[in-house]
Amino acid sequence: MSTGSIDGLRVIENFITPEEESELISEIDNREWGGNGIPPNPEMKRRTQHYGYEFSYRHRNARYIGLLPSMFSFLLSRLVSEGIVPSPPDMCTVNEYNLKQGIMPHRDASLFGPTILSLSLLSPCLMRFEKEGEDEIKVLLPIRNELSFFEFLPLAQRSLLVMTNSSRFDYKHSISKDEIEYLGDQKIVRGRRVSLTFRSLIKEESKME
Ligand SMILES: O=C(O)CCC(=O)C(=O)O
Ligand SMILES: [Fe+2]
Repeated sequence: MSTGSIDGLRVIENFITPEEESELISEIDNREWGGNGIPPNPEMKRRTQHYGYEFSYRHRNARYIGLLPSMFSFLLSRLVSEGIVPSPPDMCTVNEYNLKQGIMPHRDASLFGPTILSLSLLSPCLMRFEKEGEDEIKVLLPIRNELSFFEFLPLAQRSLLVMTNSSRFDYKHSISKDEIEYLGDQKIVRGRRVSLTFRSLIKEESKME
């Protein structure tokens, strides 16, 4: 497990086995992808799948679409049995990043609960964290030992990112479009990456049944 200096942020490596990863990918690739011209987020360049609740990035709201499918059951049990969350998340967003695709700096919407989880499949990447409204404050990068506005966290293939507390509420996170990135001596080469972001909805009024 690796933790940076940001409160509430950690990565659990090898959260799933290579066999479980292959099984998840084949199940996901057998299902319909949205995004890239297809509702509920036709404006998005990357492809997505929504389970539990369908989230509109433009309208910042969620619509119930059913229970999470059984392909995620073993993950939900593991998240609870390992004490990562007290109860199973009720939604999952699958994001696909092909080469030259990333995600802009953002904080996850406040209608999602206090813990955001993201499982990285097929490829590693670097996630960048920046504190909102504190552009002037530089942080000391633990690995590079240099001052930067940003902190970077490597997300290994098959690792689980856990964002709570300050990392979830005070920081924006993003992923670059770069095919090759460096963190100190570590070279991170990106291939097709699929991530499973598990969250729970908290605000009843945001649920449009
Ligand atoms: O791809 C990831 O790991 C992160 C996705 C993300 O930040 C989001 O969907 O809000
Ligand atoms: Fe996010």
